[in-house]
Amino acid sequence: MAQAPVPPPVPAPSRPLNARPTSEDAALIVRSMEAVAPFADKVVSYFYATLFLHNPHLRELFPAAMDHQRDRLFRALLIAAKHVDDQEFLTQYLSNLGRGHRKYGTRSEHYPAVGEALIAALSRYGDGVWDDETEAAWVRAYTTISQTMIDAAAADERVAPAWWEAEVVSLERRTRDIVVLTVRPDQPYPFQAGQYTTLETPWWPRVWRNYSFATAPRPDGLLTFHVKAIPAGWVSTALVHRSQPGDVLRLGPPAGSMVVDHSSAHGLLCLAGGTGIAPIEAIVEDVAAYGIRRRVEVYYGARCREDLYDLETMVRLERQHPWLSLHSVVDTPGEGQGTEPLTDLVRQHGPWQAFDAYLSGPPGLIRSGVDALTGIGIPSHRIRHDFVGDPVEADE
Ligand SMILES: NC(=O)C1=CN([C@@H]2O[C@H](COP(=O)(O)OP(=O)(O)OC[C@H]3O[C@@H](n4cnc5c(N)ncnc54)[C@H](O)[C@@H]3O)[C@@H](O)[C@H]2O)C=CC1
Repeated sequence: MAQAPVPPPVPAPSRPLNARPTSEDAALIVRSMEAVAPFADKVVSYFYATLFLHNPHLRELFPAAMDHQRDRLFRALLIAAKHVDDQEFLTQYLSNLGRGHRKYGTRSEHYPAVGEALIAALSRYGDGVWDDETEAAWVRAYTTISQTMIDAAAADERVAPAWWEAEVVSLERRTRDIVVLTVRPDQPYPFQAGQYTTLETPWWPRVWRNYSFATAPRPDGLLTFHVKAIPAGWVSTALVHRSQPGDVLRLGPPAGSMVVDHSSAHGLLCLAGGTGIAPIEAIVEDVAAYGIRRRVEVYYGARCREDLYDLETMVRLERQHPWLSLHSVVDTPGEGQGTEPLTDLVRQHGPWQAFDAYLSGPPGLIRSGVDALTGIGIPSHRIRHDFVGDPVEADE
């Protein structure tokens, strides 16, 4: 008599899919991300194609033209997944992301569809490394990611609107391409000096861009931004060349961690490139309002004299406050690539070991600034900046 076939061994129960991700999960996630990295464009296309094919109603949450925007959500998810065993980073990053997604009309029931499309795209291109354990690691990671975002959005809903409407009250043209824009929000807008918001114009629905508050919170509740029109920058070009007093913009919630650490007794070393001077001015006002006289050294760089468009404000602040020193520098003509006049100047001065650093400007300046400052003895936990590597709301 033929023997009954032996059933295959039952696999050891893997950890539940809704368990907290572990560092083994993080390792599997990083390995699969490395495997799909060479096909990044295809993975992103497949992700959105799958998402919209199965959930056409979600298309309207995204801008009409996806070219500029398309990999932001996807890359944000990858950043979160990569840090899935770093609870502190994850909670801060995802809470911010969850709150920020309220203005897009994102609801908790949208999250599973995004997770399915993400895993479909990764498994499609993760040939060779994708297996059941990897998939389980991604499911655990995405469950944590989405729940953190949903919880943050729900908590925020109890205390703040999804967005604020804000009427343009003045536009001051500083150069052909730079305006200082002041708006009046329709209800109180709480924020801290050094933070930024996201801003949507009536001309480009669902396209949001970051702008820092250029002053500390004011008694009149008005908010001021510095905007530079850049080629192919839809929002910035519309604000600089089209907007007028009376236009109504939308603002997302405040975000960003470049706020003054008032518990520190160190001086403040501030590096600002171009319109990156905006949050540094807010920080100077904040230090002045706080009342404790700490040294503040501001290094303000731009491509040319004209681009130091807010030098007068900074000079006025320097005259008012004996604890503030301003150093301005412009790029040397003909020495574009590879020169770092601002960071070079900072290196020549100092010593800086007794300073906390605040950096604001183009990503290249922040990267070279962080390198220079850690190189001259400021520990990285005392260096604050935003924007670099934030794919969801990155500036134009
Ligand atoms: N508008 C706002 O509220 C804020 C804007 N930003 C960012 O600041 C930037 C401002 O753009 P622009 O005014 O066009 O600045 P920009 O591109 O003209 O650069 C300003 C200066 O930064 C320095 N710099 C630039 N790249 C550098 C590098 N790789 N290494 C060392 N130094 C470098 C140079 O001194 C340069 O002159 C944008 O990237 C914007 O996203 C940052 C914070 C707030």
